[in-house]
Amino acid sequence: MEAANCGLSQLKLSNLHTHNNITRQKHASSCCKFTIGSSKDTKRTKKTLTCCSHSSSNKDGGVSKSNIGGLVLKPQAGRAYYSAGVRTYEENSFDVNAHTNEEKIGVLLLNLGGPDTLQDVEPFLFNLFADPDIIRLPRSFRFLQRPLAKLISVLRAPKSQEGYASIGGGSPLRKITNEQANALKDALETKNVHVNVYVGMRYWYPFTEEAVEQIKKDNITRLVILPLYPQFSISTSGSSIRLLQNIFREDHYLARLPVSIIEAWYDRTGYINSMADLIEKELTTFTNSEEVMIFFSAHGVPVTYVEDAGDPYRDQMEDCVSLIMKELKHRGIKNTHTLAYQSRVGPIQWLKPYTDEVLVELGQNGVKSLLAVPVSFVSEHIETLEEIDMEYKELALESGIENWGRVPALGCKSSFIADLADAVIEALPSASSMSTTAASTTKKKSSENANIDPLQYAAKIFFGSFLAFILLLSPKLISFFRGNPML
Ligand SMILES: C=CC1=C(C)c2cc3[nH]c(cc4nc(cc5[nH]c(cc1n2)c(C)c5CCC(=O)O)C(CCC(=O)O)=C4C)c(C)c3C=C
Ligand SMILES: [Fe+2]
Repeated sequence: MEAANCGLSQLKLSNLHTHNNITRQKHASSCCKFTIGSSKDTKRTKKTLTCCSHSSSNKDGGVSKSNIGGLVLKPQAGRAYYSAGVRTYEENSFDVNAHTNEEKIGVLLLNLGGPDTLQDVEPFLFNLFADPDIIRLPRSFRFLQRPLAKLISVLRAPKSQEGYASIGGGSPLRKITNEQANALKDALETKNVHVNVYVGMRYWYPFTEEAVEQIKKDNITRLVILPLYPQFSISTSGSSIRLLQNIFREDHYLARLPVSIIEAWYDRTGYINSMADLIEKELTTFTNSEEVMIFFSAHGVPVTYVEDAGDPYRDQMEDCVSLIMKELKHRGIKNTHTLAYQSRVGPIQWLKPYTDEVLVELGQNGVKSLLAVPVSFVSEHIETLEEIDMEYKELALESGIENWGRVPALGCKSSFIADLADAVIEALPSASSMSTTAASTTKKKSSENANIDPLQYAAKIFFGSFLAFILLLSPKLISFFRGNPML
């Protein structure tokens, strides 16, 4: 990573660059060259930057933007900021220590959201499954998205409700995310950066759309978008970023608002050290702490996300785990460790190995002490409180593991929040408007429509409607699916 000090601001800056040509690519490369505005003035300066990190050469010899699951991402250098734009873009020179009263900074925390009550479970699930980044149907079958979401949410709701009932009747996510927002605001205040912090949930209240409305009402002039997922996945940060991209494109004020998106932050030292602190502390609760296996359990994604759509999630997860282990080794902690993926839904292949299968194997192989570490999320939620603490613990004990422990989620741990505050400060200077996306996306949409064969389209509509009708109305099919343990 190449970084430069930005004049007065003494900030480490990351990359700023976008390119016109769009190609699908799976693997990241890492060369990057960029220049940062070093002037002390607050005028906008135009820059052309070159970068080949997270990008690939196209046939015209140009360098293209990352395209992950159809989401066009700005190439990265070190900590990446997502933004959409063109090869030459406008960069705001920004001095965090000298911003005036006219500059109103906003930080938008993105999260998944969770049902507040058991009645909320089914509509929450509907919102989740209606997201084309969660159930990825081929483009011509997208009209089935909502009927399918309805069907799956109705079928899954009873099992899901049971889970939420066992953790107190709803998700703790809203409360914890609000606490994190307040803590982040305070941490930024102590660093003399005054911001409004907003919470935007993808599938439940407060919805991202509501947060964006408030940002407009507050006349925010510079925005940092921070997904509360350390690793990037199409299904999480990607989905929220896509939603924002759509909202911003349609709105005159938002399209011109300078925005920085912190796409992933799993390799920040502050985050890695905070995770290592939690693990180190929890290990001391075991009598035989050196013999404890550290068991990282990450939320899974369907394997096609990674292998077909280029989701960097698995790579980032593996990288994250090895960075945490490296830090622990540095502290003299030499325990063995493993990584597995939990929470799969539906009868498709998810990232392997699966947490439940590994637990059974470890028990059978004589592992006696195990410390579970949830690694894909920074708040307690149903998958830590119910799935890990209840289901997996029971399975592990039945499989021969005798001593079980679990590391708490980071929540409002001060070193973690302080690191998020630093990430926000570092992101501020690279804010640039999303306005340049509008034209290219409209063009792309109209050229897609131009290629549609009307006959083929009619056949697909007919077949799709028939399928939806059968799925929705067949009671036998519904009862079959109700008996399916994966739903
Ligand atoms: C990094 C974290 C997460 C990834 C990746 C992810 C992908 C993903 N999830 C589902 C399906 C469900 N997720 C549900 C809840 C849920 N998922 C995450 C995190 C990730 N999901 C969180 C934080 C939560 C909220 C938990 C809460 O406390 O409310 C649910 C609902 C709960 C349940 O019924 O199990 C579903 C369903 C898919 C299909 C997917 C990737 C495609
Ligand atoms: Fe999930």
